[in-house]
Amino acid sequence: MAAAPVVIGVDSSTQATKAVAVDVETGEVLGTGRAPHTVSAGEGRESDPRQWGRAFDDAVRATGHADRAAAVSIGGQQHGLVVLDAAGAPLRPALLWNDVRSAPQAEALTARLGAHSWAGRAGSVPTAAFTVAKWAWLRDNEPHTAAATAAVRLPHDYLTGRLTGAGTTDRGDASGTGWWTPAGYDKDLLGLVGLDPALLPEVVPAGAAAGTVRAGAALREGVPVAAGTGDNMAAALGLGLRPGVPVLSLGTSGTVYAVTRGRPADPTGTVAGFADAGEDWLPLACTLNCTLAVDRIATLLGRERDAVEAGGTAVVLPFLDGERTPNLPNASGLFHGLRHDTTPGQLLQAAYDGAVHTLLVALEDVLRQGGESAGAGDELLLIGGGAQGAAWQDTVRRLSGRPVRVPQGRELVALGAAAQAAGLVTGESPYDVARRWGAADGPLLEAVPRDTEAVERIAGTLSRAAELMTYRQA
Ligand SMILES: Nc1ncnc2c1ncn2[C@@H]1O[C@H](COP(=O)(O)OP(=O)(O)O)[C@@H](O)[C@H]1O
Ligand SMILES: O=C(CO)[C@@H](O)[C@H](O)COP(=O)(O)O
Repeated sequence: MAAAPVVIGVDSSTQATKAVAVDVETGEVLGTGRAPHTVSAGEGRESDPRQWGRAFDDAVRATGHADRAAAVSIGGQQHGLVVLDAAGAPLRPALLWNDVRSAPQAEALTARLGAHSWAGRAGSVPTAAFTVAKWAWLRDNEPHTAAATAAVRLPHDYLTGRLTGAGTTDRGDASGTGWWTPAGYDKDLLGLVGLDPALLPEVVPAGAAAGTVRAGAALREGVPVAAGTGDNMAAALGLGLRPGVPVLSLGTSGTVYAVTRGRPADPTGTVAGFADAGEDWLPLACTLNCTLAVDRIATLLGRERDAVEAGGTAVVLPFLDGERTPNLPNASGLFHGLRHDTTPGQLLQAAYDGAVHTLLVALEDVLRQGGESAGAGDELLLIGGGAQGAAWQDTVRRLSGRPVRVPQGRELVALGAAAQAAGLVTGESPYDVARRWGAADGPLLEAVPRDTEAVERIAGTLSRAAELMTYRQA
């Protein structure tokens, strides 16, 4: 009997590349691979796309199935600006989604067109994360590099192009640029930042192939390459997410989102109106400070990450990298409400609370934006590396008051990409493939009463700290 086809899905995220080799029939993960990335520290956040390429090759080979994969697809961290020369080589390191140096450009762009116009046209009001603000930053700060740019790509576009030799993207990741609309690239928005549309990749329709693997890659020549997408869109796909079901993802970024049939357009800028990797939408709110920030505070306190203690009056706003939700790019971390009897474990718990609180507040807006209704008691899917941590799980339950399901599927971004690849092999829709694989199934943690006292304490500190949170400490 012939062996079932195997596909490879890849997650090129901020900290690492993760690859999975998956049995197309059963969804069983047959092999995994991982290779780290380097992210610059200091004022900006940059990574070398060539390192992503090497990490891709290493992670894919480490699955042990590179030589028999029937198709491949790549999900990648959203928004990052990759600029290439005419030969396809990066002109400089990529400016990443969490690089807040582009905050003044985002502010100026918003002021020029107005938040309502941005939300109506691009689906989102640009923050520092959006590619449009990064391109504007590059033009302002490195005009020679901007002038020498022959192609503008997102991280997953760059890696897909490295495999196929073609310039392609998909609607999901393109919707995080700030210059994409359902009708195509918006020439007026591109005009605002002086970007020639000829430098942009072709948007491959959902379910279609971006091309085939060319000679010399880590996979066999001629293997079909799916469109790929942004990492959040890929995770939604990996879950086979149904409209209106809320997801909270705890990784380098914290995100909350839902698939919706209606197109979101939030003029407050809290919710980004992304497209999903199918034909629907993915309203999403994203924080810059999630697992890395809380792990850092645990280290500062000299505690294991799960060594939390309940009680006390402390509030921690863990905005170590500035913050995006709420939009406070100049913010820094804040400890408030300490007393003589405050313990290190309570401070660590307060850091978890601070990170989760902003995501849960934004969740209400996410659901409202897409016109879907999930009742306050409806379950929340908890994913990302942090979802495996007891302290994260307990915090989300206590501050949301919702039942929380922890899907059994690991590496859901890579799995979603694998579902796209499998769709090319079987002809199914990638969402149908993922539902068949059942990655969203998993234990349901019952609801506990919502800790409204903690919620009010954090909200009170956040609103009263407004001045400190807009002040940039040198
Ligand atoms: N068992 C665990 N408990 C708590 N946190 C965890 C655990 N395992 C991983 N993490 C956290 O998950 C993060 C990585 O999550 P992941 O979703 O893989 O990141 P990314 O967003 O970069 O893809 C790490 O920063 C780490 O803090
Ligand atoms: O900017 C966003 C979403 O808008 C982030 O979610 C990035 O897509 C990075 O993701 P991770 O590295 O945390 O997976």
